[in-house]
Amino acid sequence: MATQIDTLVTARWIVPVEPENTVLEKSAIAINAGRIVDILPTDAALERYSAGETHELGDHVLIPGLVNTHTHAAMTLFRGMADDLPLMTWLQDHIWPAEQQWVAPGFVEDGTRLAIAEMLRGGTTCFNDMYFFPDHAAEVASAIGMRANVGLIVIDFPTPWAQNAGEYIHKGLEVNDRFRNDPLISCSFAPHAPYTVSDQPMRQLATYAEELNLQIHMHVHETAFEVDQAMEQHGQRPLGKLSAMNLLNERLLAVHMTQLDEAEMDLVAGYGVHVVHCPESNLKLASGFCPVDTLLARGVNVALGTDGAASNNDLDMLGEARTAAQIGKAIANDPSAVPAWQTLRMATINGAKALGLDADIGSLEIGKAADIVAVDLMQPATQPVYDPVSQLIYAASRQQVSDVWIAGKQLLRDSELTTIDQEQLITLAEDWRLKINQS
Ligand SMILES: CSC[C@H]1O[C@@H](n2cnc3c(O)ncnc32)[C@H](O)[C@@H]1O
Ligand SMILES: [Zn+2]
Repeated sequence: MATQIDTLVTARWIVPVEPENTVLEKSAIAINAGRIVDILPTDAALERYSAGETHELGDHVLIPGLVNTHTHAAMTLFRGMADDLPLMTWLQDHIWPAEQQWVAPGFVEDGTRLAIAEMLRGGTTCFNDMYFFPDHAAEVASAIGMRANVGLIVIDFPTPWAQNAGEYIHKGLEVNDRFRNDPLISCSFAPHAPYTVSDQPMRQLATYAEELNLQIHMHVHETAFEVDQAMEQHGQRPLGKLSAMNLLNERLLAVHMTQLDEAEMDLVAGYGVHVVHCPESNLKLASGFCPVDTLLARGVNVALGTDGAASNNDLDMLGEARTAAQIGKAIANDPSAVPAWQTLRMATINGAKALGLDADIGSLEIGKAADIVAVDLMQPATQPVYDPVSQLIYAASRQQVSDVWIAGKQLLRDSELTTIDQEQLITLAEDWRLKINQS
């Protein structure tokens, strides 16, 4: 007798990411109670299971949901507002003043909803966020059915979210408590950067992170200016300072990391620091180049992030992956560097590992959450298919993402969002543009 399950998804190819370098042909994923219960040839699946819903995705490839490991989701509402500037001018003269004026619960809710709509349409099923009002971002994500890790932010200056380090930390701890039992939401500490967070709160976060088993998500060595300024002010590079405060360990997600000498790469590898590579933001702000190939060769876990939509200017993880692969080769002066398979790992399982979520997400394996993305390869841009991973990384665009499931729930069905009213969302975004433009 057939076993009853919730959903069966069949496809021409499945790239489970784990085990490595595996492509399953004409196979199916059986889903029950939000989890993957089987992965097997389609013929066998149709005999063995009786599914509430069956999705036959002919010429599609199924991959694990993409993990965007560094975002500022609500900054979608600032997309295109201040382009073609270096980081510190962009932040100090444009973004921080705009945030002081506009950031509030409603702004974060609408901006995060817009970001989630964009991310889901592009195959992202989990994002690691660092922004104000993380409780509102978490609420929106949870209501939509999106998986998120929200940053419990800390920054030295007062903002609409908190006035001082004590208040940032206190409010962050409250957010962590409040979402403790939400299966889609996790939290990390998110001190903005070594140049904006003083030593005392930084040390406090290191202690709390150990106590509460939380990751620490921070911009580190984003630009040469950051490193030069730290040398001038403290006679030490930021990574040295973080090391002295015992912050270099497997809890740290160091974002950007474009300025690394040999000793620092050894340090990062030795302590198991996770590096989050944001190639498009680094390119657009001319921040520098992260030596991904060298880091990978030393065994560093390198994940991928888009950064915010005001510096990228999109939240497109397939695009980011292509850029990462291409720029990785250029920096290494080696076309075999950062190959397609490795890049897909950076966009999936490596992000999950960095967030400590790899028992649940990042690959298509029995027992893991059913966070699944279908990409339609039956398009001129991705034909013929010698290797579906090559097509995904070097040729496919996010418009080819057709279906997305998170914890077994379908959030994108045949390119339509199921839990977001897209038309209403676009009207809202335009309302924000008008308001912000008029000020
Ligand atoms: C404390 S909330 C996050 C804070 O970070 C700002 N931000 C956005 N992108 C970057 C970046 O690439 N480097 C440094 N800071 C960035 C964002 O505007 C918020 O103020
Ligand atoms: Zn950032």
